[in-house]
Amino acid sequence: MSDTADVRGILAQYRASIDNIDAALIHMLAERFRCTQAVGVLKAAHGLPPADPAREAQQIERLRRLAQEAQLDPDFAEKFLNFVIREVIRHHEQIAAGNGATAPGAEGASTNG
Ligand SMILES: O=C(O)C(=O)C[C@]1(C(=O)O)C=C[C@@H](O)C=C1
Repeated sequence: MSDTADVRGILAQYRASIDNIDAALIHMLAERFRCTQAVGVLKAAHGLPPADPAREAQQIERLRRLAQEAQLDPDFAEKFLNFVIREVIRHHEQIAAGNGATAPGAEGASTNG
């Protein structure tokens, strides 16, 4: 087999793993947003604020530590968590305003937490 064919085979194997990991990430994010959807409904029903900065500070500290242990850039981990949480808070605000999706997928192409 030529060098080029070897390289293409190795690349295809890596890409198969990348595709599996990306699929797992999507499924995990979907489960997370399903859970935060319920949290948003609970918070709105009891007049709790959408954001909880103290909780976020704990999550960031924990995820930065986990990232370090896993040899992942802690700044990236923090940015990623903040990105997800900002979206969750946006959904919480929509729920509190009475415009929240009540069923997974009810927001169409958007996430549903
Ligand atoms: O734990 C909560 O209170 C949530 O609403 C969930 C969550 C999160 O996505 O992890 C989102 C918003 C809060 O500011 C903190 C955490």
